[in-house]
Amino acid sequence: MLLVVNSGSSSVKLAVFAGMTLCAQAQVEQIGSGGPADHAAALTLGLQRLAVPAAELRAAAHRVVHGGAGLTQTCRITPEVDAEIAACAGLAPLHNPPALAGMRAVARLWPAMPQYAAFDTAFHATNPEVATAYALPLAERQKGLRRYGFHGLSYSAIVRNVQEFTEKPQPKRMLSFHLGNGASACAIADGRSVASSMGFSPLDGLTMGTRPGGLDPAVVLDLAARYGIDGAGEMLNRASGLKALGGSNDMRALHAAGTPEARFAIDHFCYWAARHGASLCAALGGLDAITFTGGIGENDGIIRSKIVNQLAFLGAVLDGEANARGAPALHAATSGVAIWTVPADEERQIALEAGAVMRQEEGLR
Ligand SMILES: Nc1ncnc2c1ncn2[C@@H]1O[C@H](COP(=O)(O)OP(=O)(O)O)[C@@H](O)[C@H]1O
Ligand SMILES: CC(=O)OP(=O)(O)O
Ligand SMILES: [Mg+2]
Repeated sequence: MLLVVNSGSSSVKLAVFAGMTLCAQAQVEQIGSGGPADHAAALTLGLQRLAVPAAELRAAAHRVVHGGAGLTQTCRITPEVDAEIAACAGLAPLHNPPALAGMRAVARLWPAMPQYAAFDTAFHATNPEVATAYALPLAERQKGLRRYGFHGLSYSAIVRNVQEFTEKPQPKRMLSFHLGNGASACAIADGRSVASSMGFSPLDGLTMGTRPGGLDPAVVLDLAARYGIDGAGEMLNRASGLKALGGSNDMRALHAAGTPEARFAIDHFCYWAARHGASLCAALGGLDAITFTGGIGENDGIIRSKIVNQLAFLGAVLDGEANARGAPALHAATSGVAIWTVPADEERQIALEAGAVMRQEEGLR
């Protein structure tokens, strides 16, 4: 059996697969905001909840958000791979350190167990250079300063599932929103990523739980001048976004609070999701389908309707009743664009990719 560990910025999601059959899963949420204090505590709690006999586990596979330019394909975790993931920790401080902590916890519990890493960036390898290049001097571009895009395991799973789920062919021009504590949107043409709202790190793009999304770089320079690089990094990763605007990074808490600040935070989140979404439609040359996934995307009809209403000029019309109910198909009969909620399936995607590497290794032996 394979243990899958998905360390999100506010959650740890665990799953155990035998082949592709899901045997057990556990989710620990609200890390640092009401739930466990940190990812290590969340992992311990999650493993207790899983209650799978250790003797049955054969391998572990982890979601790694940032592997930089060097690590893009799912692979066995060697000391070199571990070091490269650690070297990218500064670019994904909410994700890479928890992922490394997860790997080390597994190594302590089961020292002989092979471990694998699957990367959030891999799915975006198909983006054209015009979409990934920053207009910076060549020497800087050659150092790996470029857009990578993230949430790729989730988007890969959307592409894998969308035909089965919708019982329709793969949409030609699909705008996918992954709305969780981290939030992004991706332009997917014929099942391949062509552009993402996230860039060099998972800070760019949409307003997020604790990250501001897109900023004029002069704001970063100003913050760094006043608070130092570390202080600015801390503010941008952990003290911005919905938390800064509305007092909480938890969308449910913002709805419940109902204060003017909380309502403004929600408006900001939806406005910028729609603005970035519309920009991605320019990369797609139009729009045939919208998908929503992630903790907010799957569960929050109010957020979905605010975003879709702002995209009405593209022909997207929600069926209000289906949206309120959380049905998979959300489009009204009059909509020119299909609209779906698709459950995030990152853990199965990781299991599939790690399983393929394990079979390759067995073939080589
Ligand atoms: N039923 C719900 N309604 C609205 N928001 C929800 C609901 N369930 C979860 N969320 C929100 O989803 C977000 C966490 O999403 P998730 O995808 O689990 O996060 P992560 O980025 O850590 O993987 C939080 O803002 C949480 O409030
Ligand atoms: C890339 C990212 O922001 O991931 P998450 O939403 O799980 O925090
Ligand atoms: Mg997540």
